[in-house]
Amino acid sequence: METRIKIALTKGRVEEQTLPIFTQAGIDITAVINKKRKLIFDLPNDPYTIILAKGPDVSTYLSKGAIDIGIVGSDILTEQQSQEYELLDLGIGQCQFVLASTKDFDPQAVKRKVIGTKYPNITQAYFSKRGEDVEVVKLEGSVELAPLIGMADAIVDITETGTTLKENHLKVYDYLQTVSTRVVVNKMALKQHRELIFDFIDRLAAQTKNNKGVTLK
Ligand SMILES: Nc1ncnc2c1ncn2[C@@H]1O[C@H](COP(=O)(O)OP(=O)(O)OP(=O)(O)O)[C@@H](O)[C@H]1O
Ligand SMILES: O=P(O)(O)OC[C@H]1O[C@H](OP(=O)(O)OP(=O)(O)O)[C@H](O)[C@@H]1O
Repeated sequence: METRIKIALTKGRVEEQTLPIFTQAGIDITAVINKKRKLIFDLPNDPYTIILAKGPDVSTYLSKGAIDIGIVGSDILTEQQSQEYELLDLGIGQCQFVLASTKDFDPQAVKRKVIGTKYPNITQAYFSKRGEDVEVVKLEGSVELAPLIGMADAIVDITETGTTLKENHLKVYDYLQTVSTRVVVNKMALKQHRELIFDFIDRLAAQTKNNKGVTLK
């Protein structure tokens, strides 16, 4: 039976920006582009199976060894404290983590701040580093609502163009870290399918701006 590597691709923004890179790399992903509700695709001309999943699940599948390669944002890898090998930064899905709130927010005035976020671990780590004890409230989306409806003093979220913050009259109070899309490999899979995996990484790396993969020791 033909050996295939299982590549989980994060649905949504990451998928939209990654598929053109696949095409440029000569990988036929017509079936993925024309998908309806299908989630798994055995590509016709390459030994790759593409699996479409939500970002946090891509990271979970990777850590459980259910897939060989994950294409996922560094926001999720950091949040989930992923231990897998990051082989390539695709240079897409670029955004930044910020601390934001309403314009009248005074960081010194609130004793124990309530912070709304989709990223509780990153938020806790940020405030711990500053020696500040905060209450972190986990939200699932539209995080910008939290300070507007009086549910949180501030938020930790990602921003790209700044449009969402601006349209909701929120201001950036600090920059935490930058985010981009990474290609991550399960350690066991790398032992089993080293050649196939490095060939795949090289094909993508040749199309990315910085044009280099990460060399393993
Ligand atoms: N505004 C943004 N600009 C650039 N990249 C972003 C932005 N928001 C998220 N990302 C990156 O894209 C990944 C997936 O984001 P996307 O918005 O497609 O999914 P999501 O946040 O889970 O939304 P949904 O729940 O609507 O699917 C994030 O993990 C992050 O790495
Ligand atoms: O700076 P901008 O370009 O406006 O992008 C920032 C927005 O994008 C993300 O939300 P997303 O669209 O993923 O929706 P969500 O709120 O449901 O997570 C993020 O959480 C911000 O809300």
